[in-house]
Amino acid sequence: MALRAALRTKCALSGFLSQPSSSSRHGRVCASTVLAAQQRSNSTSSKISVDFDQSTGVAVMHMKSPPVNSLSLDFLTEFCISLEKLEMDKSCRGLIITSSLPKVFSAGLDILEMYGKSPESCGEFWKAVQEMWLKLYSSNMVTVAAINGSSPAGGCLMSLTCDYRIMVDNPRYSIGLNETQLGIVAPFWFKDTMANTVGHRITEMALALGMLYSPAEALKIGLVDQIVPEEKLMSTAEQAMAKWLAIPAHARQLTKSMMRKPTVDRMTSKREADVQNFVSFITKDAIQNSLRVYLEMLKKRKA
Ligand SMILES: CC/C=C\C/C=C\C/C=C\C=C\CC(=O)SCCNC(=O)CCNC(=O)[C@H](O)C(C)(C)COP(=O)(O)OP(=O)(O)OC[C@H]1O[C@@H](n2cnc3c(N)ncnc32)[C@H](O)[C@@H]1OP(=O)(O)O
Repeated sequence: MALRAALRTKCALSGFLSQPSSSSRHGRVCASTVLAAQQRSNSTSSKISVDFDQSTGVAVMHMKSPPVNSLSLDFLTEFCISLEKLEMDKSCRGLIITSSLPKVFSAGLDILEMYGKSPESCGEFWKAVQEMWLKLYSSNMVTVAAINGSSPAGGCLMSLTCDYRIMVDNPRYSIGLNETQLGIVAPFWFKDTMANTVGHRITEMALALGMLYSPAEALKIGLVDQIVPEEKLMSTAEQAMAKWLAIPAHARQLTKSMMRKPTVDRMTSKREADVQNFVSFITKDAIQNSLRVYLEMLKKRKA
């Protein structure tokens, strides 16, 4: 409810996909300049910026929340607002999600939202995580993840909700659902999303061991669809997008729905119980202790 209220308030306050500026008011301008301005629009919030090209119907969402694009409540709220607005804009047919930060796509859920927080805060946070997943996994747009850095846990989940994943081929980057390494358990809908992509057995091993894969390994198991050099990432994403957009929209959308609906329905039917499970699990002393140790490990590794 809080997320929905925040979405309503923010939507009312902010003009999204800001109208192209009317340069013609200032005198004579080149027609192509006007056209270009009319065809592109930009929206920026503190953690997300969106470039929308009306000539292609494709938006690029840049995650820009230093240091690691962790999915905090604020980040998720902004993310969902941006997504909802794009979804409502009939001229937007495709979305590419990428990071503006070097080396990191997204570090996954913000651990500080789960550590030392009240049950109420944890519950609100979890609803926002559910909302992000639901919106992305059932989006009518073609969604492409352009993964230009590490993408553990919730970052991997975000990528998995997209229709197509392209990752920069840098062995320093990794991707996977590594929750067990933090002493926590990936919820059933994280597991379902991964199993729908790479199959049951690979998911079982990956989740149990908290596996993080290099781009080459991720390609091998089908966790990502393509790996490319950094400089080719966006052009490859645009090419993939064009291929998906060339399919008649209704046929593509119905097929996506047919493939994903059972997973979406399972989650939505258990949504409330899932929040309760998360809150009671994450607030346990033993789990809080595991998160503390993991946070300390992250800090030590840095030192
Ligand atoms: C029975 C079941 C019932 C219900 C279900 C219950 C539970 C399920 C619960 C939760 C599911 C959670 C999924 C998640 O997403 S958990 C998050 C997992 N994420 C990670 O493990 C990533 C950790 N981070 C890293 O590995 C690295 O930071 C990196 C590879 C992403 C980037 O490396 P860098 O070297 O570039 O950066 P660092 O120096 O490591 O980090 C900079 C800075 O950022 C802090 N930080 C990193 N990640 C996070 C994060 N996820 N949340 C919050 N903060 C993070 C890090 O500590 C550094 O902070 P300081 O600058 O030292 O302050």
